[in-house]
Amino acid sequence: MSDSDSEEGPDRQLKLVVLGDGTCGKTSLATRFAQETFGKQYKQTIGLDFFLKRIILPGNLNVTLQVWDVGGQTIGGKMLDKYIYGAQGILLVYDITNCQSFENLEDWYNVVKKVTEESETQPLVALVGNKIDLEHMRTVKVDKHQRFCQENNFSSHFVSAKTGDSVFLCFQRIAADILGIKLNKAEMEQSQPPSCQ
Ligand SMILES: Nc1nc2c(ncn2[C@@H]2O[C@H](COP(=O)(O)OP(=O)(O)OP(=O)(O)O)[C@@H](O)[C@H]2O)c(=O)[nH]1
Repeated sequence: MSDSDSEEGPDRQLKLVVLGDGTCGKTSLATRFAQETFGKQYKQTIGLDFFLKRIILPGNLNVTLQVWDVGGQTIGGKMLDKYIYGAQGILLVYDITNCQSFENLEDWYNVVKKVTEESETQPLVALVGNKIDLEHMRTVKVDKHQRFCQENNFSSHFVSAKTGDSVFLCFQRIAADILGIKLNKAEMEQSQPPSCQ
């Protein structure tokens, strides 16, 4: 074993759970991040989908992100608590052109709070406004988004799963925040550029 091998610790694994209403773009976000693809055709997620992606954070830290893509219809169902359990990060996703998907995040967040209230460590929660390629159709004001973040101490993200805009950065920032790693400007700018389709 070389010196550099022995210095390298094992990969860190983080469980990230993606929640939000049906059609807000959770599967698209996960596939854009993990597979760098986007499908225009809507295919409802039944229950749960699961993606893995390894990223490297500053300090040569290898992190494997387990992305749990939870179907929008699972709210109120028996399995949702189990999916959320043990998450280090929660992505609350809404569609910026769909007010209802934003309003309903309150319900999703209530489930998260209920599941995690007795945990020793609380997950990091990120508010993710998706479909920013449809800015001209935005119905959820940025102010509202920011207020929701401030009131609950969420990190704030705007992305487009369609163009890839800020998707890698979103996951990278969440992973870095969970692990207490500060990203500098250059590292954030190095994030993969959007590949327009
Ligand atoms: N314009 C645009 N469309 C998007 C974007 N993200 C997703 N979509 C479209 O929105 C629809 C729903 O996307 P999904 O990713 O399947 O939504 P979901 O949240 O996983 O839905 P459920 O499986 O029902 O929970 C699809 O037709 C996608 O192509 C985006 O960033 N921009």
